[in-house]
Amino acid sequence: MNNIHSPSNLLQYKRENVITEYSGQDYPVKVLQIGEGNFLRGFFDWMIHECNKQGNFQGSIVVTQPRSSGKAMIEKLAQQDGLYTLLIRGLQNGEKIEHKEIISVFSRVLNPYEEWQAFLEIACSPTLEFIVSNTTEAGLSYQAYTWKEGEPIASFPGKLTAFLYKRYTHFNGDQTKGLVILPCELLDRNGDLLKQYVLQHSKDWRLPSDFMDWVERDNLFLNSLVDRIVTGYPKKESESLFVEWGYKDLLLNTAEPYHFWAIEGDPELDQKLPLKKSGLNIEWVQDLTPYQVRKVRILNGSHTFIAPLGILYGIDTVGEWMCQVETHRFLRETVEQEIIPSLEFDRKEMMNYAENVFERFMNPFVQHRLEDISLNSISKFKVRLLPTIEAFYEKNHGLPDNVVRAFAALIRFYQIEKVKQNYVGKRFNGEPYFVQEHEQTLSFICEQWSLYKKKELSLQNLIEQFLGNQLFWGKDLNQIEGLSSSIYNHLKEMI
Ligand SMILES: NC(=O)c1ccc[n+]([C@@H]2O[C@H](COP(=O)([O-])OP(=O)(O)OC[C@H]3O[C@@H](n4cnc5c(N)ncnc54)[C@H](O)[C@@H]3O)[C@@H](O)[C@H]2O)c1
Ligand SMILES: O=P(O)(O)OC[C@@H](O)[C@@H](O)[C@H](O)[C@H](O)CO
Repeated sequence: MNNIHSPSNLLQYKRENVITEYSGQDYPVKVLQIGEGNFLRGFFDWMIHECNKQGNFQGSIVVTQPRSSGKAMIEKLAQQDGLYTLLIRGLQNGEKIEHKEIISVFSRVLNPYEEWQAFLEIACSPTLEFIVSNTTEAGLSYQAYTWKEGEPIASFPGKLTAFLYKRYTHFNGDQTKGLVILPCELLDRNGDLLKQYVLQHSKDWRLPSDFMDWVERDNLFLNSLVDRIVTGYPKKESESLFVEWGYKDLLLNTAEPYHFWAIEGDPELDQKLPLKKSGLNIEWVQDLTPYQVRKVRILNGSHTFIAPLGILYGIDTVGEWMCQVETHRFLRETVEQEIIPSLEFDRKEMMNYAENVFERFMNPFVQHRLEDISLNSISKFKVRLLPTIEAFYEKNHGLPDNVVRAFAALIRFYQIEKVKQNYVGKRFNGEPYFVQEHEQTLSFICEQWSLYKKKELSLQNLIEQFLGNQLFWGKDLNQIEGLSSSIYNHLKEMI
């Protein structure tokens, strides 16, 4: 090891320890990765590294960034020769796990905005089999665009269309040269969505109908659901970790031990992408829906349940919420008595899943900030918690009181004022917090609260306005019997 007081860089470290550290960077390119962010590096790339180590995949990855502003990260990766450290820490079955590994799967790091032709040339590689992406929900979207030959395309689906067209023309429409495409964005039926956007661009650009047939027939766009909490660079501890390890890594990434990937596809695909064979927690499934519903309603639903409430009560992270007896109990009660009973799945299975989620939330190494989770809370409430209210009502002709309390907290959370360019709310102790949402949503809510302050709107009317906003909910929630009055009772207490 190097002098403990002056850690060297990762490359130097790697050269000096070449015998002990495994490398999969020399394998032929099998994957194009669109997205250089924390999540893919803590999830997919780690999985491929595992598969390679076991001799099951024998492929490397070309990684590219999906937007021009992502350049800094890709440059850092290039400086480190595509290497980075992943630190996996947390609890698994009650036991503490801490494992560090240098991930070596990238054979090439490419900026498509500066090396557009080189990016397209990757499409001509005969060994290429997969495309994987994570560009956030914002990146997996359709933006009409006039494609000019030779110029890089900004959007992810646009880029992918150009890439596939290059492959199609290079191999003269060879039916065996289609690719398996695995978008990891957390959107319902992400594969179907991406295919739809690629076909839309193909139509816009008047690409040959034979190409569109090739896209549909010979390429597989798989729907999938990813699950792992990846928390990125640990700013507070990085320096002490570097001293301990004897090297610095600008791309150090952290993740929990838990990982799960449900992919809607033929289990035979595991021959090509041997994730399950390599012992990873993967399911090739016929129907993704139950996995999606379970995760969104229990895991993400719990996050959305505790975010506004926690922030209002002065709690900053998921871990802090879980450490306090009362808040912990309140979440458990909600999941066990309100969320799970509103699902049409086996209760025992759901309870096991929830137990596992609680253990993940209690991971002492993960600092998951409630303010980060609270981003776009209204659209998240609609998908993650409103279905619990509706299903619970259907079954019991009553309302799930804790989730209704969280709904009241959501309205209180949006009791905000515009200060310069920011929307600011106040916790119960008077401390400020920032709210991030679509501008249109924020200005509507701000206006309602300002009318209330001027006594031009009663609290009951404010709630009715909130529940009746079609843009938020796609329907009028005042129709749910008793909802507005139950929210009123909770909200009255909170303001
Ligand atoms: N971090 C996690 O624990 C976790 C777990 C599961 C799913 N996710 C999903 O991953 C996403 C966040 O990814 P991350 O944690 O790697 O964050 P990150 O900031 O490290 O990476 C985000 C990636 O998305 C790209 N991107 C951002 N906005 C874009 C846009 N408008 N168009 C194209 N590309 C864009 C960035 O360039 C980068 O490659 C979220 O959407 C989240 O739902 C994250
Ligand atoms: O990423 P978001 O903001 O959509 O949601 C916040 C968390 O609920 C989410 O990141 C989970 O931690 C993740 O989905 C776990 O797989």
